[in-house]
Amino acid sequence: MAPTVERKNINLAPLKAANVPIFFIVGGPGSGKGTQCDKIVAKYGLTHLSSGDLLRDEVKSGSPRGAQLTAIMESGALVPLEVVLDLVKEAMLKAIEKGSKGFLIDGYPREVAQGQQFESEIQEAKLVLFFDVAEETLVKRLLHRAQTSGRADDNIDTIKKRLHTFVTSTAPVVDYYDSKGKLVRINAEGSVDDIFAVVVANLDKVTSKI
Ligand SMILES: Nc1nc2c(ncn2[C@@H]2O[C@H](COP(=O)(O)OP(=O)(O)OP(=O)(O)O)[C@@H](O)[C@H]2O)c(=O)[nH]1
Ligand SMILES: O=c1ccn([C@@H]2O[C@H](COP(=O)(O)OP(=O)(O)O)[C@@H](O)[C@H]2O)c(=O)[nH]1
Ligand SMILES: [Mg+2]
Repeated sequence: MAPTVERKNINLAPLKAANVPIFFIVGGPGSGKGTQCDKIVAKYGLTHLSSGDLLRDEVKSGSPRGAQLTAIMESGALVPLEVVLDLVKEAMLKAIEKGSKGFLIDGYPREVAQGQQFESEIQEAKLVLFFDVAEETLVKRLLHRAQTSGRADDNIDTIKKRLHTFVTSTAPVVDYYDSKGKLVRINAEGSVDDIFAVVVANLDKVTSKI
């Protein structure tokens, strides 16, 4: 049975009142989400929140919850969605206090229920950018990244499990937002700059203000 998750009581009023645009960034492990988000931040000044980074920060903090998270992340499975949602909410509130103009939520949602819960508790996403990359390319990129990343999950066994989780849990997210007319599917096999040009063309279409 799944462990009971203690929810935090978080006051979302300032976040809802700000009503800034929110973009979800999805794609397989190593699809270049983090790389493209850095470029989007440089051009548009949005706040970049990587759900994986928030979880890794929680692990580093040495909290008891962090220890449980390590085990899940090293197995390539998904952390209970409420845990991630609370971490994302807290990070969003902090950024709003500092005057954030909008958010890139990277590596999120990982499962359809996670997206639905985010949108019902916080706000709807404006668009979902999906970086589409073949599995073979993902494995190559991650093994290359493993040489320098220091990430405990950048090893071939965990990479295979992360890919499996992506296909079974996250691929339905892509279909879900496609059916809502919010999905932007981007072939992300090319060069970083070519992919960014497609990202910019799509972001410019939805917002002239950011
Ligand atoms: N050839 C090529 N490599 C890329 C591209 N984008 C990212 N990479 C490389 O692929 C690896 C993974 O990129 P990340 O940006 O960390 O990917 P991610 O989607 O954030 O991965 P996770 O954090 O595992 O979800 C890195 O070593 C990047 O340098 C690209 O467009 N082309
Ligand atoms: O919303 C999320 C985001 C991440 N993770 C966990 O954190 C790990 C690393 O996530 P990240 O986005 O950094 O990397 P990816 O899996 O895309 O390579 C995943 O394998 C999951 O175990 C999760 O459970 N829920
Ligand atoms: Mg990343």
